[in-house]
Order: sequence, then C-alpha cells, then structure tokens
Amino acid sequence: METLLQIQNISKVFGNFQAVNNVSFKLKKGETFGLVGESGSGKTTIANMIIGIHAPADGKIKFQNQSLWERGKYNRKEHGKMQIVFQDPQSSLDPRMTVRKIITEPLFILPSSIKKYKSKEENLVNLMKRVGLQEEHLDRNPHEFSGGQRQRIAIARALITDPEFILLDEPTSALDVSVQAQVLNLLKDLQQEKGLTYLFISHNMSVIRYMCNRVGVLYKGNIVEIGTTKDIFESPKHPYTKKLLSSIPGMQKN
Ligand SMILES: Nc1ncnc2c1ncn2[C@@H]1O[C@H](COP(=O)(O)OP(=O)(O)OP(=O)(O)O)[C@@H](O)[C@H]1O
Repeated sequence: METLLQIQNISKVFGNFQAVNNVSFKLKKGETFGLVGESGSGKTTIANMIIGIHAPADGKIKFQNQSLWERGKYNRKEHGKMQIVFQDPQSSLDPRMTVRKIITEPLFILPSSIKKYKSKEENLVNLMKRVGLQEEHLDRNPHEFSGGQRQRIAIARALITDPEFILLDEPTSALDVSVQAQVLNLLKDLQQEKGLTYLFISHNMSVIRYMCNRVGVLYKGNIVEIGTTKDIFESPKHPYTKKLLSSIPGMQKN
C-alpha cells in the first residue's frame, strides 16, 4: 500500500532535554496508526513537528513524498491535505467566532475558487449534518455546545478542505465515555467514506485498540515497539508495552 506520511529518524531537544529521540514510522494510505505512551513521552512534540509548530532537530518528515521541513522552514503548500483535531475543544475553538467562521477558517489557505465553492451554504449544511450537527448551529458560538458537539465542530473544520490525512491528538480524552464512543464511531465512518488516513495519538490503550490498524509505543521519546494492533495487544515484546497493557482493566497480564 502507498505510504502517505513518512517519519524518518526525527529528534527534538528542548534545552538539554531530549523530548523525541530518533523516531521513525510510516503511515499507509487509509490506515489508522496509533501513537501510544504515557504523559510526557513525546506524543504531542511529534505531532507538533508534523503540523509545523516545531522544527525537528534531526531527521525528515515526508508527506506524499515531499519533505515538510527544509532547512528549518515548514512547507505549507499541501497543508489543506493535512488537518488536525486537538484534545480539548474548549480551548481549540475560538469562543468569539461563530461555528460558521470556525469551520470555514481552514479554507483561507486554499485558492479562492475552491474557498468560494466549499463555503456555499448547501455544502456547509451537508457537512454539519454529516458530523451530527444542525444548520441552525452555524450561527452560534462554541460555548453554546456540549463537549461532544464541540468536538464534532472541530471534526467539521478538519473536513472542510477535503484532507487526505487527519492528525487526531487525544480527540476524545476530554469527553465522557458514552460521548467518546459516538465520536470514535463518527471518525471511523468518515474514514471509510472518505478514505482518510489517521495518526491517532492517545494514552488510552482501549481506545487505541478500538481505532488503530498499527501501533507505535513511545517511551521517553523513543519508539520501543511497532506492530499491528493484534501483535501489540496479543504478543507484546517490550516490557513497557506489557506494562501499559497490564494497566487496562480486565486485560490479562503478560
Ligand atoms: N516547548 C517545550 N519546552 C520545553 N519542554 C517541552 C516543550 N514541549 C514539551 N516539552 C517536554 O517534552 C516532553 C514531551 O512532551 P509532550 O507534550 O510531547 O508529551 P506527551 O506524550 O504528548 O504528553 P501529554 O500526553 O501529557 O501531552 C515533556 O517532558 C515536556 O515537558
């Protein structure tokens, strides 16, 4: 299968702290790759290097075979094809903006003809319905919504540019368990419909198992194990992976 995103030996140092150390993995088109590890293991730092917030100290990140970083500068040319959904919809959605503005904001990086077409009322209404919201929600502000609805708004915003790839950074960790399942199922259905590729970042092994085809286990900035979800959960090799698994309620200890 075609490789969409390739992470090659990336590292990141803050002061003299090595947050990410020589990390490599690949995302194949249409799959969900999970990145799991406890708080502080470097998950968000890797996400930030992919989306252009931090330059890697070393290594390469290639999207559709194009380098995203060249000599410390981020290449935003293909940025509409990559989107992100963050953990906390409370702080990632601007409270002063209407839902309409929030959702259409990513279009500004696209050519005006596409922007004009995509922001047509009919398209917006269809997109709202697809993520489980309603037309009348378009002119409200984020604080008028529940956590689950806010995350649906963030998903609509991610979908507006017709991306190939969505980086999901703990997308349901701030939600109640029942709402969490609904949002995860929505993400799964959207992936099927649109052939999306996901990088799914989480510290929650159960969610990773439910969502991912393959998993990379991150420990203190290092990938200690990569495998199919089945291999990671049924025959983990690294002691740290075993430790993560033993912390899941109801999981057999290895
Ligand atoms: N801008 C920064 N300056 C200094 N240290 C940082 C910075 N960003 C992250 N770190 C450190 O790098 C390490 C990795 O952080 P990171 O946020 O990537 O971890 P994480 O696995 O995403 O954790 P969490 O799940 O808590 O978000 C942490 O020890 C953190 O304190």
